[in-house]
Amino acid sequence: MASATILTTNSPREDDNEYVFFHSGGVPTYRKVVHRANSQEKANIIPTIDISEIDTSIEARKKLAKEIYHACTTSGFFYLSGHGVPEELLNGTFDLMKRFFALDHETKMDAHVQKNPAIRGYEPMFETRLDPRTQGDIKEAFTMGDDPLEPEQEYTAKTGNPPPAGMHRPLNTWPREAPWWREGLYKYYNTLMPLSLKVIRLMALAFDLEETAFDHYFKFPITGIRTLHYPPMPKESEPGAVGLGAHSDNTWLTMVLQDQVPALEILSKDGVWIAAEPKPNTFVCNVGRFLERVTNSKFIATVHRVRNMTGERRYSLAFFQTPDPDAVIKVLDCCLEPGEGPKQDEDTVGDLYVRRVLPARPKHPKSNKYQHVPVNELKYDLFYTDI
Ligand SMILES: O=C(O)CCC(=O)C(=O)O
Ligand SMILES: [Fe+2]
Repeated sequence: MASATILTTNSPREDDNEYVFFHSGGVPTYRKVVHRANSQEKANIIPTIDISEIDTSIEARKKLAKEIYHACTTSGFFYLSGHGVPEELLNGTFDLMKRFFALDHETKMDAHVQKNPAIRGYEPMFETRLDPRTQGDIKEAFTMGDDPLEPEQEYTAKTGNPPPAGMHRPLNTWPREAPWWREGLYKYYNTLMPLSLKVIRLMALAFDLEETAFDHYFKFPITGIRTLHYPPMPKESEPGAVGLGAHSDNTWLTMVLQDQVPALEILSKDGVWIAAEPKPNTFVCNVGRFLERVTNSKFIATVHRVRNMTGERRYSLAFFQTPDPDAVIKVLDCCLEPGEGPKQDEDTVGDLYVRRVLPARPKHPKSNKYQHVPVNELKYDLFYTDI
């Protein structure tokens, strides 16, 4: 089968479904897709890594690290099982999401993302539009994340410092009529946070580094939870309609909890869309572009999208783990082959992060405010200032 051609062009191909459009870094990219996968390509592309032995010995962790290395250098995706998160918490979190998204529109809109200077909160249907050829993403979502001012996150205990000067109000926004939502999401967030850091230690081991080698990136990292509700896509949807348009993640590591409704697809290196089928009691994990960057693209931030063609509602929850905003992203020495140079320049995580978030949210007043600032001059601390 012919390999996929990567075209870095800004010219939209309006009607051409032979191309997938996605954001990767700051550049909108079109890539040719192939419609028929042979069975070999579909088989085992997303391995399952069972980490139930992770706490037993360094040898056990080194073995897991090899599996991580293989997954991250091939498909960029893996299922994580044996993770120890109680099934009751996973099921309870699905119940919580169903209850939240069933609330009336006004209650949810109390926390509308457009009121929040840090671009957190509730996103109604069509708020985002990852693929400019569509009418928007057919999903609703709620996002919360790292927040030095929310007591649940124990900023001072974790860092030994007071919250950053210049922060005067929390970054997160919560609907006033639903206090159970904040309580429930924090239970999940505070469970996934240490688990994600354990997986990241395996990633350090995967490069034969000390297992703590990446810890310095994650003192009080940029993290986020995005709860997602994808209604069935209407039959009359225009061709190319999506629940979430094709993208690679603006993270180091993403861990997705998905229900039993299949809809997530990943783009193989040969340009074939492959289903990431639901597997109970697992997280679908993937490499984000910050990890891709420090590994000089040895680990792959694979493009993926969501299309719910099932006729049922789908709920999922993405946990995003990204380094500290002031961490400097520089290619690891161990990832440079003799004579090879870094594919991208050194830069600060927070600034790179905001340069992707703002352009992806053209409806947000903050994007509007900064629309005349060249994207490479955007700075992370604009999240701390008023709209
Ligand atoms: O809903 C999913 O399964 C994936 C969500 C996702 O890719 C994202 O939020 O970045
Ligand atoms: Fe994603």
